[in-house]
Amino acid sequence: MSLFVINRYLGDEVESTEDRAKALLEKLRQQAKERQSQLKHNERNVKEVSESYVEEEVTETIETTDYNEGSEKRKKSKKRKKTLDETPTDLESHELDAEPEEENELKAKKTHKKKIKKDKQEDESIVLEDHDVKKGHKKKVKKQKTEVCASFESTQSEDAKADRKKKHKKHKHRQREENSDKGSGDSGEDPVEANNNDDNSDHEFVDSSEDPVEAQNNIEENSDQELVDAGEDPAETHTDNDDKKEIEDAKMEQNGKGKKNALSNPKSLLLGGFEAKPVQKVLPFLPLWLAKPSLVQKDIKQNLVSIHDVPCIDPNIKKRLEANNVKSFFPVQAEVIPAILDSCVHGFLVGRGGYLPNDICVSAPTGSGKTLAFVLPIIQVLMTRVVCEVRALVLLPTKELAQQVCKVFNVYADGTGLKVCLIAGHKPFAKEQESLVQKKIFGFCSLADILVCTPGRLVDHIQKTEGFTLRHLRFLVIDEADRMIDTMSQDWLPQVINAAYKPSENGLLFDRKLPTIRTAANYGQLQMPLQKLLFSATLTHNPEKLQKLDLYQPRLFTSIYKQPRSNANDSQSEPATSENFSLPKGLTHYYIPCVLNSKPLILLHFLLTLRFSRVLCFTNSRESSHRLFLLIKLFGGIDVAEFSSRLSPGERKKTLKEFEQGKIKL
Ligand SMILES: Nc1ncnc2c1ncn2[C@@H]1O[C@H](COP(=O)(O)OP(=O)(O)OP(=O)(O)O)[C@@H](O)[C@H]1O
Repeated sequence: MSLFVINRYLGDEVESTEDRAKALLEKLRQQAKERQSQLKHNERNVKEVSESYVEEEVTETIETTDYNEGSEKRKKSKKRKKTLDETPTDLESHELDAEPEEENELKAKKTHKKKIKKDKQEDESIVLEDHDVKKGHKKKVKKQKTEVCASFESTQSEDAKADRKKKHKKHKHRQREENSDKGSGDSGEDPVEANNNDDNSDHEFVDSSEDPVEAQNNIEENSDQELVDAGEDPAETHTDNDDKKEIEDAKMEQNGKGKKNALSNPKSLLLGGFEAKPVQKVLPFLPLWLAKPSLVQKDIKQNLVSIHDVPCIDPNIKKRLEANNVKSFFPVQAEVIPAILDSCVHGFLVGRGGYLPNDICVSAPTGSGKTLAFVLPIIQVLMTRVVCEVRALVLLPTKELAQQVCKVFNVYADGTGLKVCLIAGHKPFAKEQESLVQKKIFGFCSLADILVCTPGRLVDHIQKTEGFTLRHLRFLVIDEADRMIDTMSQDWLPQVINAAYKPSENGLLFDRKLPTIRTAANYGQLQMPLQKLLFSATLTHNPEKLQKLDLYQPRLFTSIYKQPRSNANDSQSEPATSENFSLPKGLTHYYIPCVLNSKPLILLHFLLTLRFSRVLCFTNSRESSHRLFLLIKLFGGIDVAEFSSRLSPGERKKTLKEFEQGKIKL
């Protein structure tokens, strides 16, 4: 059955192809016919042009017949003359016959004489006319011969020009007919004048040039221009356009000369002629707090400050520091910890002297000890609190960083009674809710003093966790601030700020209001301030980005600045450090430019030859990290593990542990 269907189908297909072939053949035949007819048409045109010679001869014969007609006229006039000569004899005989009517006869004689005079004048004019007509015709014949010669040459080269010649001929014929009409004197004009008109028409045609060949060229040019306008001959448009350009250039030159003349002429006023002035370079303008920061020493090892030398550190904190083998502060810690504590002199409920504390920004390289710089003052300030409320919120971009910071908080909060809570999606949402708030008879109470979280998870809790509040928030820490600013499009900051300044349902006395301009009216209203603390390895100096953070009178601590070069040796010792970035001491930076394809091989080469014990290799995406992991695992012969969001939190934890233990080298 299926075979039958296929056969039928094939048969139809064959028929259809035959039909198509026939149709194609017919088409081709039609096209060939059309081409033949076109060729015939062209040949006819050529014939017509060649026949034009014959036509010219015919016109000449016609013109000679005209001349013959003129001679006939002359004969007629002669006859008339003869009759006139004969008439006086008749009159004389009439006088003899009728003498009494003498007066009437005299009048008749006079009128006859007048008629004779008129006829004579007419005869003379006819003779002159014949002479002029002869001259005019000779000129015409000459012109036509030259024109036709030119047209014949051009028709051999181009068919398009033949059409133009046709038009030209028609025009000529029309003129000739008009002239012949005029020459015949049907309109009753003076024949001499008519002849003059004929000459004028020739002049018009020749366009005031005496040479008829030139006139022909002029006509051709004009007709070419018409064709160009109609878009018939694109090849010729090019030359015409070039001519136009030349004309325009010439005009421009003329205008330029005109302008120069105008400028040279002190009397002439040139409007809009402004003198070119050098544009002043616009220098970037930074706000004062960015332009003049508090400088922090870069060198960690040489600028250590003993923990006992830093004022206002709580003895309990010092003990904990010593217990963790920290005997001195790094430069950043020595500068920033006192600054944060200073803003909390009167406790965390009110700012110093009732004023709002400055927000603090810290820009120091990786490993400079930034974490302790905010952990220690926060714990010291909050350790005296009575009621457990969320008073410190630390935001980090990733779960791992949040876990790391939470770990440090737990170390130094131990024994103070402060509760530290991690909200980073490491636990199910419900479990996180349980660790945040507890429902009691009088309402919800907080289970955390310090919250370490990622922004996404925090926003979820602000929106969904009942009883979770940030109304008592005193410190908002934004670690890895640069990366956090990049995630500002998620609008986590406005949600945190709204939650912090949300009025209580009971209308409490200590409800906070967003900071505004200080006035006498609002001066007395004491309220707990919300202080922002920003930490970053490379804090942006882009005011537009920093504007998003809505900082209040910020203070910047930075170890990233341009050091004055005392001598040539100093300049040689730190060539790799750029003006915007600084590396911590002991860290060496290598830069290897290479082809993209050879990157994994070069990495493997360094791993094998330099024999590093533990290596962290960062890639720009989880896909490329997976690719690199597979490549090194297969060909490298190194203990390697993948660490990215492709893996579950449990797997990642296990990998980190193995890395710490030295089981994984890369
Ligand atoms: N005063 C100190 N004395 C000894 N070790 C310290 C001191 N402060 C910090 N450290 C140790 O230095 C290491 C780096 O510190 P930390 O993680 O705070 O640096 P960081 O500037 O926060 O780095 P990153 O920018 O990567 O977060 C940590 O292992 C920390 O325990």
